[in-house]
Amino acid sequence: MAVFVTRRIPAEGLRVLSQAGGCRVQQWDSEEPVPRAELLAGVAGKRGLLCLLSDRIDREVLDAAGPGLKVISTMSVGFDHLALEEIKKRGIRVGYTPDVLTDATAELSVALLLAACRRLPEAVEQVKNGGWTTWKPLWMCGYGLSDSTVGIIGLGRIGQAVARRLKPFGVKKFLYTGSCPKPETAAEFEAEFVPLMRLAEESDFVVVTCALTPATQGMCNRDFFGRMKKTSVFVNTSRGAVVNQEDLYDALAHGQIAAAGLDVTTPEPLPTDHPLLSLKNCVILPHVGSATYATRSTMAVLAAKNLLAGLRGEPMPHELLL
Ligand SMILES: O=C(O)[C@H](O)CO
Repeated sequence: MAVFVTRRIPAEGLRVLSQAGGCRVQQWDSEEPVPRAELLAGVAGKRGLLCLLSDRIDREVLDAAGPGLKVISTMSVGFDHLALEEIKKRGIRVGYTPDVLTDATAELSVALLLAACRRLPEAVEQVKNGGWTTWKPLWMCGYGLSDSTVGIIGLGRIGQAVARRLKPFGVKKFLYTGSCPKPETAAEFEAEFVPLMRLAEESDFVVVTCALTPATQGMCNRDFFGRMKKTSVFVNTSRGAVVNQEDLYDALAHGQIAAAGLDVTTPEPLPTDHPLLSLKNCVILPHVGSATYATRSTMAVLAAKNLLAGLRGEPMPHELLL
């Protein structure tokens, strides 16, 4: 069973593959993404593919792999990088890694929210550059969670975990939006299902944790930011393409909203001369939501187990049902 692994992954994951009898692993053994030509060559004739969210697995890759490709296992919960229609047509099974990164991503979402609303990177910079001259009553003020309304776009696993962590900060009300109401899930937070624009209007903090789909692409746009309060903070830890970044830039630059925290952007990496990086009220992280040692190791092991199960024709620990 020949498989191609598109990157250096935590050793625990690779061990699962190498210890499995009959699995021949070819790997792009680098921290950097596999060049497209190497991906196309590497996948040729393989039965399994273990990939990452930064690998675009489209018709070209599937054609290069040939009809022997039976399983794709992505080391991610997101699967917007996979051409699912085409994959389904070819009868290829897909594994992914939900649940195991929920806690780490929710924790990072909270950290990013606090960094943005309490202006932490700006404050650290002031300490370093001599801007801290004395304690000043009006200096470096931001917005707190106490008594606030938090709007969650996508009350899935990660959205719920974010709400659970924010609740003890004294949040007064949770709103959420998504494809349909989830009364049982929302009950834990007494969260109210509202249309997107009402969420924008009433939230002091908006946290985006939904999947990227055709329905959510570009959803946070000029209209959306235009409805938000001037004192509100926007946080995105899902996918950059849910946001229209030009519109977000305008909203931040013109004081339409107070601040933003982004762990995801379009493109990734964001070019260092991107206008968003010139804004003091925009905190940008390099897609590190799931980046704890333990989480990445568990993701790698799960991705390897999904791949092996698929190759053996067994039920996968986490299969994406196409
Ligand atoms: O899709 C995922 O797995 C996250 O975005 C990265 O951890």
